[in-house]
Amino acid sequence: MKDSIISVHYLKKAYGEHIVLDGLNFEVERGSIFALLGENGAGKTTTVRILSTLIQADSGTATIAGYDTHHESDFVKQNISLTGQYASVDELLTGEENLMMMGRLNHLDRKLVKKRTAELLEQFELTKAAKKQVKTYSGGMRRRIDIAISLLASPQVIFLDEPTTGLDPRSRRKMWSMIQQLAKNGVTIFLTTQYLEEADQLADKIAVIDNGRIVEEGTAEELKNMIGDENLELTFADFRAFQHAIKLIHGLVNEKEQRITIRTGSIESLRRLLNTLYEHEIEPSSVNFQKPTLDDVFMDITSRNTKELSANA
Ligand SMILES: Nc1ncnc2c1ncn2[C@@H]1O[C@H](COP(=O)(O)OP(=O)(O)OP(=O)(O)O)[C@@H](O)[C@H]1O
Repeated sequence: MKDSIISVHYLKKAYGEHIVLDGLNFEVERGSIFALLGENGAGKTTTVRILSTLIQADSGTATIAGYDTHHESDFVKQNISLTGQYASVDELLTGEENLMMMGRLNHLDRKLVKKRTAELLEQFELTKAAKKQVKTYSGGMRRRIDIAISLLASPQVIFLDEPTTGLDPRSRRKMWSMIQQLAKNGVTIFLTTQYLEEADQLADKIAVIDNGRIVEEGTAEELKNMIGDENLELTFADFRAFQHAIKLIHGLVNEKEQRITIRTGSIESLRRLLNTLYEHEIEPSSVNFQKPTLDDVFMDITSRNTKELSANA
Protein backbone atom coordinates (compact mmCIF):
# COMPACT_ATOMS: atom_id res chain seq x y z
CA MET A 1 0.00 0.00 0.00
CA LYS A 2 1.17 3.52 -0.72
CA ASP A 3 2.35 5.69 2.14
CA SER A 4 0.57 9.03 1.71
CA ILE A 5 1.90 11.97 3.65
CA ILE A 6 -0.70 14.39 2.29
CA SER A 7 -4.34 13.38 1.76
CA VAL A 8 -6.88 15.79 0.35
CA HIS A 9 -10.58 14.94 0.16
CA TYR A 10 -13.31 17.01 -1.48
CA LEU A 11 -11.71 20.32 -0.61
CA LYS A 12 -13.89 23.31 -1.46
CA LYS A 13 -13.18 27.01 -1.23
CA ALA A 14 -15.07 30.01 -2.59
CA TYR A 15 -14.59 33.73 -2.30
CA GLY A 16 -18.14 35.10 -2.44
CA GLU A 17 -19.65 33.75 -5.63
CA HIS A 18 -16.28 32.78 -7.02
CA ILE A 19 -15.66 29.05 -6.57
CA VAL A 20 -11.89 28.57 -6.46
CA LEU A 21 -11.67 24.93 -5.34
CA ASP A 22 -14.53 22.71 -6.34
CA GLY A 23 -13.97 19.39 -4.60
CA LEU A 24 -10.24 18.74 -4.81
CA ASN A 25 -8.98 15.18 -4.24
CA PHE A 26 -5.40 13.92 -4.31
CA GLU A 27 -2.76 12.02 -2.34
CA VAL A 28 0.96 12.75 -2.11
CA GLU A 29 3.32 9.89 -1.42
CA ARG A 30 5.94 10.30 1.31
CA GLY A 31 9.37 11.26 -0.04
CA SER A 32 8.08 12.12 -3.52
CA ILE A 33 8.01 15.31 -5.59
CA PHE A 34 4.40 16.21 -6.34
CA ALA A 35 3.57 18.98 -8.80
CA LEU A 36 0.28 20.82 -8.85
CA LEU A 37 0.20 22.20 -12.36
CA GLY A 38 -2.21 24.84 -13.53
CA GLU A 39 -2.61 28.15 -15.28
CA ASN A 40 -2.80 31.55 -13.56
CA GLY A 41 -5.72 31.64 -11.15
CA ALA A 42 -6.37 27.88 -11.29
CA GLY A 43 -6.29 27.61 -7.47
CA LYS A 44 -2.73 26.44 -6.80
CA THR A 45 -1.81 29.04 -4.18
CA THR A 46 -5.19 28.65 -2.51
CA THR A 47 -4.50 24.92 -2.17
CA VAL A 48 -1.06 25.58 -0.69
CA ARG A 49 -2.49 28.14 1.73
CA ILE A 50 -5.06 25.64 2.97
CA LEU A 51 -2.52 22.83 3.30
CA SER A 52 -0.09 25.06 5.14
CA THR A 53 -2.88 26.13 7.56
CA LEU A 54 -2.83 29.80 6.52
CA ILE A 55 -6.50 29.73 5.50
CA GLN A 56 -9.39 27.31 6.01
CA ALA A 57 -11.34 25.43 3.39
CA ASP A 58 -15.13 25.81 3.34
CA SER A 59 -15.54 22.04 3.37
CA GLY A 60 -13.62 18.83 2.80
CA THR A 61 -10.54 17.61 4.66
CA ALA A 62 -6.78 17.76 4.28
CA THR A 63 -4.30 15.89 6.43
CA ILE A 64 -0.53 16.11 6.57
CA ALA A 65 1.47 13.40 8.33
CA GLY A 66 -1.86 12.22 9.74
CA TYR A 67 -2.81 15.62 11.22
CA ASP A 68 -5.86 17.59 10.15
CA THR A 69 -4.87 20.98 8.70
CA HIS A 70 -7.85 22.64 10.34
CA HIS A 71 -8.27 20.95 13.74
CA GLU A 72 -4.61 20.08 14.37
CA SER A 73 -2.89 22.99 12.70
CA ASP A 74 -0.14 23.27 15.33
CA PHE A 75 1.00 19.70 14.65
CA VAL A 76 0.79 20.30 10.92
CA LYS A 77 2.97 23.41 11.25
CA GLN A 78 5.64 21.38 13.04
CA ASN A 79 5.92 19.07 10.04
CA ILE A 80 5.86 21.51 7.16
CA SER A 81 7.68 24.43 5.74
CA LEU A 82 6.52 27.02 3.30
CA THR A 83 8.51 29.02 0.80
CA GLY A 84 7.56 31.19 -2.10
CA GLN A 85 5.21 34.06 -2.60
CA TYR A 86 4.88 34.93 1.09
CA ALA A 87 8.13 33.78 2.63
CA SER A 88 9.62 36.05 5.24
CA VAL A 89 13.27 36.66 4.58
CA ASP A 90 14.68 39.72 6.34
CA GLU A 91 16.35 41.71 3.58
CA LEU A 92 18.51 43.72 5.97
CA LEU A 93 20.10 40.68 7.59
CA THR A 94 22.82 38.59 5.97
CA GLY A 95 22.01 35.10 4.69
CA GLU A 96 23.75 33.60 7.69
CA GLU A 97 21.91 35.87 10.15
CA ASN A 98 18.58 34.93 8.59
CA LEU A 99 19.32 31.25 9.14
CA MET A 100 20.49 31.81 12.73
CA MET A 101 17.37 33.88 13.45
CA MET A 102 15.12 31.13 12.16
CA GLY A 103 16.92 28.72 14.45
CA ARG A 104 16.24 30.95 17.45
CA LEU A 105 12.57 31.35 16.46
CA ASN A 106 12.27 27.57 16.38
CA HIS A 107 14.02 27.27 19.77
CA LEU A 108 16.65 24.99 18.32
CA ASP A 109 19.89 24.24 20.11
CA ARG A 110 22.55 26.91 19.29
CA LYS A 111 25.24 24.44 18.32
CA LEU A 112 22.86 22.55 16.08
CA VAL A 113 21.76 25.79 14.41
CA LYS A 114 25.36 26.76 13.71
CA LYS A 115 26.05 23.38 12.14
CA ARG A 116 22.83 23.35 10.08
CA THR A 117 23.44 26.95 8.94
CA ALA A 118 26.88 26.07 7.58
CA GLU A 119 25.51 22.92 5.90
CA LEU A 120 22.57 24.72 4.30
CA LEU A 121 24.71 27.62 3.06
CA GLU A 122 27.00 25.04 1.47
CA GLN A 123 24.14 22.97 0.01
CA PHE A 124 22.55 26.04 -1.58
CA GLU A 125 25.85 27.47 -2.82
CA LEU A 126 25.60 30.53 -0.61
CA THR A 127 28.70 30.14 1.52
CA LYS A 128 30.48 33.00 -0.25
CA ALA A 129 27.47 35.27 0.12
CA ALA A 130 26.79 34.23 3.73
CA LYS A 131 27.94 37.51 5.23
CA LYS A 132 26.23 39.77 2.68
CA GLN A 133 22.85 41.38 3.26
CA VAL A 134 20.05 39.53 1.47
CA LYS A 135 19.01 42.78 -0.26
CA THR A 136 22.18 42.48 -2.35
CA TYR A 137 21.28 38.93 -3.55
CA SER A 138 20.15 38.09 -7.08
CA GLY A 139 16.69 36.59 -7.68
CA GLY A 140 18.05 33.05 -7.74
CA MET A 141 20.06 33.57 -4.54
CA ARG A 142 16.97 34.92 -2.75
CA ARG A 143 14.96 31.85 -3.68
CA ARG A 144 17.80 29.68 -2.46
CA ILE A 145 18.18 31.41 0.90
CA ASP A 146 14.39 31.28 1.24
CA ILE A 147 14.41 27.49 0.80
CA ALA A 148 17.48 27.08 3.02
CA ILE A 149 15.71 28.99 5.82
CA SER A 150 12.61 26.90 5.45
CA LEU A 151 14.70 23.72 5.79
CA LEU A 152 16.40 24.71 9.02
CA ALA A 153 13.86 22.99 11.21
CA SER A 154 14.09 19.78 9.10
CA PRO A 155 10.46 19.64 7.95
CA GLN A 156 8.94 16.47 6.51
CA VAL A 157 7.07 18.37 3.80
CA ILE A 158 8.17 21.48 2.01
CA PHE A 159 5.84 23.62 -0.09
CA LEU A 160 7.48 25.36 -3.00
CA ASP A 161 5.03 27.79 -4.52
CA GLU A 162 6.21 28.56 -8.04
CA PRO A 163 9.89 28.29 -7.06
CA THR A 164 11.35 29.36 -10.39
CA THR A 165 8.94 32.04 -11.58
CA GLY A 166 10.99 34.97 -12.85
CA LEU A 167 14.33 33.16 -12.79
CA ASP A 168 16.61 33.03 -15.81
CA PRO A 169 17.12 29.60 -17.43
CA ARG A 170 20.46 28.98 -15.70
CA SER A 171 19.16 29.81 -12.21
CA ARG A 172 16.08 27.72 -12.95
CA ARG A 173 18.20 24.66 -13.77
CA LYS A 174 20.27 25.21 -10.63
CA MET A 175 17.08 25.37 -8.57
CA TRP A 176 15.82 22.17 -10.19
CA SER A 177 18.93 20.25 -9.24
CA MET A 178 18.67 21.53 -5.66
CA ILE A 179 15.04 20.45 -5.46
CA GLN A 180 16.02 17.00 -6.75
CA GLN A 181 18.71 16.81 -4.09
CA LEU A 182 16.19 17.64 -1.37
CA ALA A 183 13.94 14.82 -2.50
CA LYS A 184 16.89 12.44 -2.45
CA ASN A 185 17.37 13.37 1.21
CA GLY A 186 13.83 12.17 1.91
CA VAL A 187 11.88 15.46 2.10
CA THR A 188 8.44 15.36 0.47
CA ILE A 189 8.12 18.24 -1.96
CA PHE A 190 4.84 19.85 -2.90
CA LEU A 191 5.49 22.08 -5.84
CA THR A 192 3.15 24.40 -7.68
CA THR A 193 4.07 25.50 -11.14
CA GLN A 194 2.76 26.93 -14.36
CA TYR A 195 5.70 25.46 -16.23
CA LEU A 196 5.11 22.15 -17.90
CA GLU A 197 8.81 21.63 -18.36
CA GLU A 198 9.36 22.07 -14.64
CA ALA A 199 6.73 19.48 -13.75
CA ASP A 200 8.14 17.17 -16.42
CA GLN A 201 11.70 17.49 -15.11
CA LEU A 202 11.00 17.22 -11.41
CA ALA A 203 7.76 15.57 -10.46
CA ASP A 204 7.17 11.92 -9.62
CA LYS A 205 3.50 12.72 -9.93
CA ILE A 206 1.70 15.60 -11.59
CA ALA A 207 -1.87 16.71 -10.84
CA VAL A 208 -3.39 19.15 -13.33
CA ILE A 209 -5.75 21.64 -11.70
CA ASP A 210 -8.29 23.45 -13.84
CA ASN A 211 -11.42 25.30 -12.74
CA GLY A 212 -10.86 24.19 -9.15
CA ARG A 213 -10.68 20.47 -9.87
CA ILE A 214 -7.97 17.93 -10.53
CA VAL A 215 -8.70 17.08 -14.12
CA GLU A 216 -5.91 14.56 -14.61
CA GLU A 217 -3.04 13.06 -12.65
CA GLY A 218 -0.17 10.68 -13.17
CA THR A 219 3.52 10.60 -13.96
CA ALA A 220 4.70 12.82 -16.81
CA GLU A 221 4.99 9.65 -18.90
CA GLU A 222 1.46 8.50 -18.06
CA LEU A 223 0.04 11.88 -18.94
CA LYS A 224 1.88 11.89 -22.24
CA ASN A 225 0.64 8.40 -23.01
CA MET A 226 -2.91 9.47 -22.22
CA ILE A 227 -3.26 11.46 -25.37
CA GLY A 228 -1.83 8.41 -26.91
CA ASP A 229 -0.38 8.26 -30.29
CA GLU A 230 2.82 9.76 -31.41
CA ASN A 231 2.75 12.66 -33.80
CA LEU A 232 4.02 12.21 -37.31
CA GLU A 233 5.98 15.16 -38.65
CA LEU A 234 6.33 15.46 -42.41
CA THR A 235 8.75 18.10 -43.67
CA PHE A 236 8.93 19.15 -47.32
CA ALA A 237 11.99 20.66 -48.97
CA ASP A 238 9.97 21.48 -52.09
CA PHE A 239 7.46 24.34 -51.63
CA ARG A 240 5.01 23.08 -54.30
CA ALA A 241 4.99 19.59 -52.82
CA PHE A 242 4.31 21.16 -49.41
CA GLN A 243 1.38 23.22 -50.75
CA HIS A 244 -0.03 20.15 -52.49
CA ALA A 245 0.30 18.05 -49.31
CA ILE A 246 -1.56 20.67 -47.23
CA LYS A 247 -4.58 20.19 -49.49
CA LEU A 248 -4.49 16.40 -49.15
CA ILE A 249 -3.84 15.79 -45.48
CA HIS A 250 -5.30 17.27 -42.32
CA GLY A 251 -2.75 18.29 -39.76
CA LEU A 252 -1.08 21.16 -37.99
CA VAL A 253 0.69 23.25 -40.63
CA ASN A 254 3.92 25.11 -39.94
CA GLU A 255 4.38 27.34 -42.99
CA LYS A 256 7.82 28.61 -42.02
CA GLU A 257 9.30 25.15 -41.51
CA GLN A 258 7.24 23.66 -44.38
CA ARG A 259 6.08 20.98 -41.98
CA ILE A 260 2.79 19.19 -41.31
CA THR A 261 2.23 17.45 -37.97
CA ILE A 262 -0.37 14.70 -37.82
CA ARG A 263 -1.73 12.65 -34.91
CA THR A 264 -0.94 9.18 -36.25
CA GLY A 265 -3.87 7.10 -34.95
CA SER A 266 -4.00 3.54 -36.28
CA ILE A 267 -1.48 1.81 -38.55
CA GLU A 268 -4.25 1.68 -41.15
CA SER A 269 -4.73 5.46 -41.12
CA LEU A 270 -0.99 5.93 -41.36
CA ARG A 271 -0.81 3.58 -44.35
CA ARG A 272 -3.66 5.46 -46.08
CA LEU A 273 -1.94 8.77 -45.50
CA LEU A 274 1.40 7.64 -46.95
CA ASN A 275 -0.43 6.01 -49.88
CA THR A 276 -2.20 9.26 -50.66
CA LEU A 277 1.11 11.10 -50.81
CA TYR A 278 2.63 8.33 -52.94
CA GLU A 279 -0.29 8.38 -55.39
CA HIS A 280 0.18 12.12 -55.86
CA GLU A 281 3.92 11.67 -56.22
CA ILE A 282 4.63 13.84 -53.22
CA GLU A 283 7.74 12.98 -51.33
CA PRO A 284 8.48 14.50 -47.92
CA SER A 285 12.13 15.31 -47.29
CA SER A 286 11.91 13.95 -43.77
CA VAL A 287 9.49 11.83 -41.76
CA ASN A 288 9.72 11.91 -37.97
CA PHE A 289 7.73 10.36 -35.15
CA GLN A 290 7.40 12.60 -32.12
CA LYS A 291 5.99 11.68 -28.72
CA PRO A 292 3.49 14.28 -27.51
CA THR A 293 5.00 16.83 -25.16
CA LEU A 294 3.49 17.74 -21.82
CA ASP A 295 2.40 20.95 -23.57
CA ASP A 296 0.23 18.90 -25.93
CA VAL A 297 -1.24 17.05 -22.96
CA PHE A 298 -1.97 20.22 -21.02
CA MET A 299 -3.69 21.86 -23.98
CA ASP A 300 -5.66 18.69 -24.58
CA ILE A 301 -6.80 18.28 -20.96
CA THR A 302 -7.69 21.89 -20.25
CA SER A 303 -9.53 22.41 -23.53
CA ARG A 304 -11.45 19.16 -22.94
CA ASN A 305 -12.39 20.37 -19.45
CA THR A 306 -13.53 23.76 -20.76
CA LYS A 307 -15.71 22.04 -23.37
CA GLU A 308 -17.25 19.76 -20.72
CA LEU A 309 -17.99 22.71 -18.47
CA SER A 310 -19.69 24.69 -21.21
CA ALA A 311 -21.66 21.59 -22.27
CA ASN A 312 -22.93 21.23 -18.69
CA ALA A 313 -23.73 24.93 -18.31
N1 LIG B 1 -8.42 36.46 -0.75
C1 LIG B 1 -9.04 36.35 -1.92
N2 LIG B 1 -10.18 37.00 -2.18
C2 LIG B 1 -10.81 36.89 -3.36
N3 LIG B 1 -10.38 36.12 -4.40
C3 LIG B 1 -9.25 35.44 -4.22
C4 LIG B 1 -8.50 35.51 -2.98
N4 LIG B 1 -7.41 34.70 -3.13
C5 LIG B 1 -7.47 34.18 -4.35
N5 LIG B 1 -8.56 34.61 -5.02
C6 LIG B 1 -8.96 34.24 -6.39
O1 LIG B 1 -8.94 32.83 -6.47
C7 LIG B 1 -8.48 32.39 -7.74
C8 LIG B 1 -7.36 31.39 -7.55
O2 LIG B 1 -6.25 32.05 -6.99
P1 LIG B 1 -4.87 31.29 -6.69
O3 LIG B 1 -3.94 32.35 -6.19
O4 LIG B 1 -5.14 30.11 -5.86
O5 LIG B 1 -4.46 30.83 -8.14
P2 LIG B 1 -3.10 30.25 -8.65
O6 LIG B 1 -3.41 29.01 -9.39
O7 LIG B 1 -2.13 30.15 -7.53
O8 LIG B 1 -2.63 31.35 -9.66
P3 LIG B 1 -1.26 32.16 -9.78
O9 LIG B 1 -0.36 31.28 -10.57
O10 LIG B 1 -1.68 33.39 -10.52
O11 LIG B 1 -0.77 32.44 -8.39
C9 LIG B 1 -8.07 33.63 -8.50
O12 LIG B 1 -9.10 33.97 -9.40
C10 LIG B 1 -7.93 34.69 -7.42
O13 LIG B 1 -8.24 35.95 -7.93
